[in-house]
Amino acid sequence: VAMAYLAWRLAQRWWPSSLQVISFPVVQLHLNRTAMRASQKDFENAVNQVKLLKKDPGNEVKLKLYALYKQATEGPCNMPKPGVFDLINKAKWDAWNALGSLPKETARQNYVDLVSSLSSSLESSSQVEPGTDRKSTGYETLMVTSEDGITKIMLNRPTKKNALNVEMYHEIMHALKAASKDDSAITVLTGNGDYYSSGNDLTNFTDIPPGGVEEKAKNGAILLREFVGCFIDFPKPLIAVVNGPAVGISVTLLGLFDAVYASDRATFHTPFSHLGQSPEGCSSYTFPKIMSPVKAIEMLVFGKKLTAGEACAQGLVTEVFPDSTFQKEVWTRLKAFAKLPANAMRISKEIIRNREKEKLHAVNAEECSVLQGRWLSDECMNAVMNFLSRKSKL
Ligand SMILES: CCCC/C=C/CC(=O)SCCNC(=O)CCNC(=O)[C@H](O)C(C)(C)COP(=O)(O)OP(=O)(O)OC[C@H]1O[C@@H](n2cnc3c(N)ncnc32)[C@H](O)[C@@H]1OP(=O)(O)O
Repeated sequence: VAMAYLAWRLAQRWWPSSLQVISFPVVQLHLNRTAMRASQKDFENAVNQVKLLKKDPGNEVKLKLYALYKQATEGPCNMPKPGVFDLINKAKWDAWNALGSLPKETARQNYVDLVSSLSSSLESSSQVEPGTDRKSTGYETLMVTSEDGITKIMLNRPTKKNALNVEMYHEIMHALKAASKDDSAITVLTGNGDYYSSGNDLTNFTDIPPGGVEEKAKNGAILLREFVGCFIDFPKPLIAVVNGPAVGISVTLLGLFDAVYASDRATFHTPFSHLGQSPEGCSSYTFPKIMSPVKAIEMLVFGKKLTAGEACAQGLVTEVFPDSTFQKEVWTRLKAFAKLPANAMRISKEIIRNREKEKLHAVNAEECSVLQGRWLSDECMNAVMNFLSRKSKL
């Protein structure tokens, strides 16, 4: 009974705002529409359009989209049926399987129709948000702007406290690679809303692939290694503007930044033991070096949450500002930095950081391998279940 309850709660968390979207208009599927045939191009446009939807269309519609997409691209469902407790994949499988032998072309047309009705009934985010420039388009989870010699990468899931979902990991890597090549002098990472970031999105654990939890853990470790590697290799000055509380991986990565400016509202929390997990982001190496082994253990093993002042005293934060003047003071300073000769800054960073790079990559690989094992542990699974079933928070 307990397992079924947890699985049910897990399912409730799938596309977590499900409970808020029940009142969305029910979208009509024109399954028999034959008058117009959607081209492959129309279909691709519709797939892109879905990514631009600003509001969550609800689980029912997302299941239909999923099923039609699979039918249109792969044909009838011939995957093995997921296990009874794998509710998320089972719901997806059921939706796809229900389409039976619907021809690919009809599925494609129905997908295009569905997206078109969604786009008119739900607000689309294709409009650029005020205060962002052209370069911010194309990201779902970030706002990326580039002006005054500064590329700003803003984590943009404020209603989820900027938790890093899989898409955000990929988008940050993409944004960092683009920033390393653009003509900006420095790059800044910050958060939208009251949090800098609440760390790894714990719902990442719920989408189990056909290969099961082992495959999930393996994929997670590969993603994490590549993600952290982008920070190790980033060639320009990389600055964190920590606008509010930071948790988990958003804290550990700070050891790889070149400057960390924090609001006095920010806190720094790495509750890995509470979550049955272990340190990542090279923090098992950088934190003891930055703050001494015993202070690092307080944070990384015992989960001590530091205030911004304490993090500054430990050397993790460069400087703390009152929240009321934080943005103004920090951005004035960053604009001045960005006027310094860009090549000189890059070369100086290189000479300071390069001799550590090989070591950092080795540490990263080891941390990911250890974490892969941790994700399969009962300790970790129970902690994630407890959060997802709303039994616990940090
Ligand atoms: C593949 C690479 C893996 C790398 C591994 C990294 C390890 C880590 O990063 S460990 C850290 C993981 N993070 C957490 O454990 C934080 C969990 N969140 C919380 O404890 C609380 O949400 C909070 C203390 C951060 C904030 O509490 P508050 O009461 O202010 O707000 P909430 O109502 O809880 O949050 C609003 C909304 O956001 C969702 N949310 C927040 N953080 C996460 C998260 N990390 N993962 C998933 N969802 C998160 C929260 O559930 C709420 O959603 P709903 O409005 O839909 O209920």
